[in-house]
Amino acid sequence: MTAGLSARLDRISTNDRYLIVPMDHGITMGAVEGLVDIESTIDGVTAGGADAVLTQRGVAPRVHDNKNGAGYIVHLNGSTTIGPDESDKRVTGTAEDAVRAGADAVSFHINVGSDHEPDQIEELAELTADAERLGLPVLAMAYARGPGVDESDPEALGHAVRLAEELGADVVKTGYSGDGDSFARVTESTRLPVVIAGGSKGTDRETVEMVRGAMDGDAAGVSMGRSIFQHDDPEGIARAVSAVVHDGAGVEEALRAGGFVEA
Ligand SMILES: CC(=O)[C@@H](O)[C@H](O)C[C@H](N)C(=O)O
Ligand SMILES: O=CC(=O)COP(=O)(O)O
Repeated sequence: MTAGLSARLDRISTNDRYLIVPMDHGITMGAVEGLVDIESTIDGVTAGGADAVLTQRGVAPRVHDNKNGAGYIVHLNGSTTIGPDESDKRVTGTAEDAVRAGADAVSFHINVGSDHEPDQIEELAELTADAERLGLPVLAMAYARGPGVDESDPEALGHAVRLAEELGADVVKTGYSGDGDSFARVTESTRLPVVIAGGSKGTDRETVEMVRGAMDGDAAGVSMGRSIFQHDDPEGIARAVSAVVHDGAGVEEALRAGGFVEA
């Protein structure tokens, strides 16, 4: 690993544990709750312990002054929920664009099992080659997603994370299989650090239990968006998730750390 790659991975993690809060959903869903005043949300989640936030590059000017020293990841493809096919993520920038926007790393979404998988394989491979030349880490968001694909099947998720490693990514995010034992089958499929997506917002307990289960299945952390940025108290829920990811807390301890149950 080059010194640059290693230094930049350190900027988006703490002791090889990752609490990333993606806020690229403005392309997908519009300015949903938590993204209208994205400046305050970024301030809250990073004050609560997020290692890095993630957006599309156009939002970069709204990120840097509000991230309390956390890392910054620029996401490089996108699609919308109102367009003809949400799986058809199109490239939104290059590794060089991301560096110009102040990125410490880049990310790219690939739907393994969708009709667009072949194009997305080529695009991710091209990005990892470009990023390698710049010493820039690549987070592959490798979902098992497509017609007839079970998005929480450990075999499909294991295939997706392995594909990310084969294509040269440095960190891989995927869906959660539902419990720690089955998620261990996903993490054993690759040597990359594996982080989970959160999906649509759950209760505080559901969020923390999901993170605890993933960590028990040897995840390296989370790339958790809506459950954190759509929360009434983004700083508190980030603090609760951080307690699990960074401090190894159990569910009750984490809920207390977030201020969600009596201390
Ligand atoms: C809306 C979804 O189903 C998510 O999985 C998104 O694809 C996540 C991603 N950050 C996005 O908004 O594109
Ligand atoms: O970029 C999107 C993610 O990494 C996951 O977002 P979610 O809202 O937690 O599914």
